[in-house]
Amino acid sequence: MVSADILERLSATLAQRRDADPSVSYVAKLFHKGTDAILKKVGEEAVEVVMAAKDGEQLALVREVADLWFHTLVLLAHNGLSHEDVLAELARREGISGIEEKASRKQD
Ligand SMILES: N=c1c2ncn([C@@H]3O[C@H](COP(=O)(O)OP(=O)(O)OP(=O)(O)O)[C@@H](O)[C@H]3O)c2ncn1[C@@H]1O[C@H](COP(=O)(O)O)[C@@H](O)[C@H]1O
Repeated sequence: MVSADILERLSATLAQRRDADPSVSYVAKLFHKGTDAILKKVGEEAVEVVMAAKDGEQLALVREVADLWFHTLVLLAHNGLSHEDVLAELARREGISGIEEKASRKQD
C-alpha cells in the first residue's frame, strides 16, 4: 500500500518551488503565473475527472483525480495552506454527526 507520506513530501516540494526558477519547474511556473492560472488548472482537471468517470475507465479516473488533487495542493500552497489543513477539517467532521455538520455549516 502506498503511504500517505507522499502528501508530506509533495507538500515540502511545493514549498520549495515558491522560490524556484519558473523556467525549470512546472510548479514554480504556475506559482509565478498566479491565482487565476492555478484556478484555471483546478477547473480543467475537475472537468477531466467528470469525463473520465463518465467514460468508466478506472485507470483514467485515478490519473485525473491525481491531477486534480495535485492542482488543489498547489492552490492550497499558494494560499499558505496545505493538505494538513484539509485533513484537520475532515477529522473535525468525523467527530460530529451529519445533522450537527449541517448546523455547523449554516453558521459559517
Ligand atoms: N504530481 C505532480 C504533477 N501532476 C501533474 N503534473 C503536471 O500537471 C500538468 C497537467 O496538466 P495537463 O494534463 O493539462 O497537461 P499540460 O497540457 O502539459 O498542462 P499545461 O502545461 O497546459 O498546464 C502536466 O504538465 C503535468 O506534468 C505534475 N507536476 C508535478 N508534480 C509533482 O510536483 C513535483 C514538482 O514538480 P516540478 O515543479 O515540475 O519540479 C514533482 O516532483 C511531482 O512530485
